[in-house]
Amino acid sequence: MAEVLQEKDADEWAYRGEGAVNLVLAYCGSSPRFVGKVLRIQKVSNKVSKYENHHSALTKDERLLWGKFEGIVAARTREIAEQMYVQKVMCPLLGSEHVDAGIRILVSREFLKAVEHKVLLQRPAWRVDAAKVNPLCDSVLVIADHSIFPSVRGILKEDFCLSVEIKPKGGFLPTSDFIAEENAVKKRITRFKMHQALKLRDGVISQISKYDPLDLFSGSKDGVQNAFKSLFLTPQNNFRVFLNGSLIFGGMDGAADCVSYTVDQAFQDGIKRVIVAKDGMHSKYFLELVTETVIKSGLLNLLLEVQKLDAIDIEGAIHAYYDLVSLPCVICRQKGENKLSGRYSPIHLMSKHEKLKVVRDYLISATGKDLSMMISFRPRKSMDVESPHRSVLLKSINQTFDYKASFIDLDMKPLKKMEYYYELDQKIVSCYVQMVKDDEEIQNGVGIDGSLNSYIAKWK
Ligand SMILES: O=P(O)(O)O[C@@H]1[C@@H](OP(=O)(O)O)[C@H](OP(=O)(O)O)[C@H](O)[C@H](OP(=O)(O)O)[C@H]1OP(=O)(O)O
Ligand SMILES: Nc1ncnc2c1ncn2[C@@H]1O[C@H](COP(=O)(O)OP(=O)(O)OP(=O)(O)O)[C@@H](O)[C@H]1O
Ligand SMILES: [Zn+2]
Repeated sequence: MAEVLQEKDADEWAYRGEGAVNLVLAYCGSSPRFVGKVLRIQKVSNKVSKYENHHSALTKDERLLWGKFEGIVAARTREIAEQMYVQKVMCPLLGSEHVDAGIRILVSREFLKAVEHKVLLQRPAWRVDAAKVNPLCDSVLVIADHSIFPSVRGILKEDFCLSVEIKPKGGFLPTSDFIAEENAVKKRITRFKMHQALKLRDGVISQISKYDPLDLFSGSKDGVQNAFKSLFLTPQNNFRVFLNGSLIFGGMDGAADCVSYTVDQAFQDGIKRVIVAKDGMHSKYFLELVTETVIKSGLLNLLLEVQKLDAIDIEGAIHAYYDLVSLPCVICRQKGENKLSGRYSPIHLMSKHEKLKVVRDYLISATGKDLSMMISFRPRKSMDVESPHRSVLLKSINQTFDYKASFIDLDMKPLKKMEYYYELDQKIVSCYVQMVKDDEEIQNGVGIDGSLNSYIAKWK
């Protein structure tokens, strides 16, 4: 009989973090079943959104879309379908050694209420306003805590583990012929960078990120190192560092606008627990360690392949979507294109099987563009002791570290979100294009906000 977490069990779970859809709690008790694990609990929006159907079952069209993967469609609830999606779709693509699909455990309503109450004050106010624990969930996910190294002894005082969490976002420029001429800028400027302009305009962020996903995915040491330098300067929700699961760098609130950093004492103290450097240049070695490990782990190569499943861009995939859900193609209508002979006819004339593949691949890629990676390090105590973990030698200080590299947040994106993806894509590009225009006017003596101006000047 499966164990059901009860009200009293809430004491053993502590707030770790959250995103838009899930609340994550870390285990702080002593039950061997949960030591080294986190709980991922689904939230439900306080506002009703037409794109948010996380808690309803798969739609008829989604069942068609994911039908070829055993188990997803047969799942009783969307939660189980999502877990199967991680197991059957994402694991084979990203490597089962890098993914823990987790196991589901039953929870009582009282447990959910008690944990929600317990973590309320630690949650960012805007996240509390946006969503609450879904009181109707009867099960939650138990997943490996990727910010620590599991040990049968629990975490001992002398064990230190540093981990970095990176949300890389999309790491390639699209080349699709279906991208409209007026949107050609998409082929030169990453969506991440253009999206920054929209976020700045809408007040979601107050400063443009210096991070460029193309650096991180470049595969070159200089590129990757540059990416991390930029992430240190403007981490936003793309970069965090933990020591034994406690945040020591970056924003815990998951807010996009996490910018004001002087690398403080907690971070300096934290890296000194793990990196031994007589010259005191621990930050420099930490940067080297993270750079080398990211390259050595090969995680970004795997991820890039997944992201590239988006081969024809949303400007192409949206046409396949409308046919699959048996709706008139809004885009062809808006553009005055004939579905069967116009610019998008190669997509409308595809077989159903091909259209399913286009949309499925687009959504898998969307998961790949939104997931995060966690890479954890601990000093290797003795090379004689066999370790199940991979290791990295930092030559500059002659120190060896065990590391493990994992992907988190591999959620299935709802099919209905295709329409939103198209709308957001167009909004991002048109905002960016407008800002370039405004910038040109500034050059001619008509002014807009200076920070936007310098941003545009930088990326044009
Ligand atoms: O569209 P994007 O690129 O803004 O990505 C969304 C993320 O925003 P950000 O990374 O801050 O730009 C957004 O992250 P935040 O809530 O801003 O931390 C979510 O990850 C969202 O996915 P979902 O709705 O939770 O499934 C993400 O939506 P998807 O596009 O991945 O569906
Ligand atoms: N397995 C894990 N090990 C350690 N920390 C984790 C784990 N899973 C999640 N976290 C922490 O909890 C935070 C929120 O988790 P997650 O990204 O899964 O939430 P989400 O709501 O699905 O996010 P999003 O807004 O991107 O959809 C992460 O940013 C990370 O710091
Ligand atoms: Zn069309």
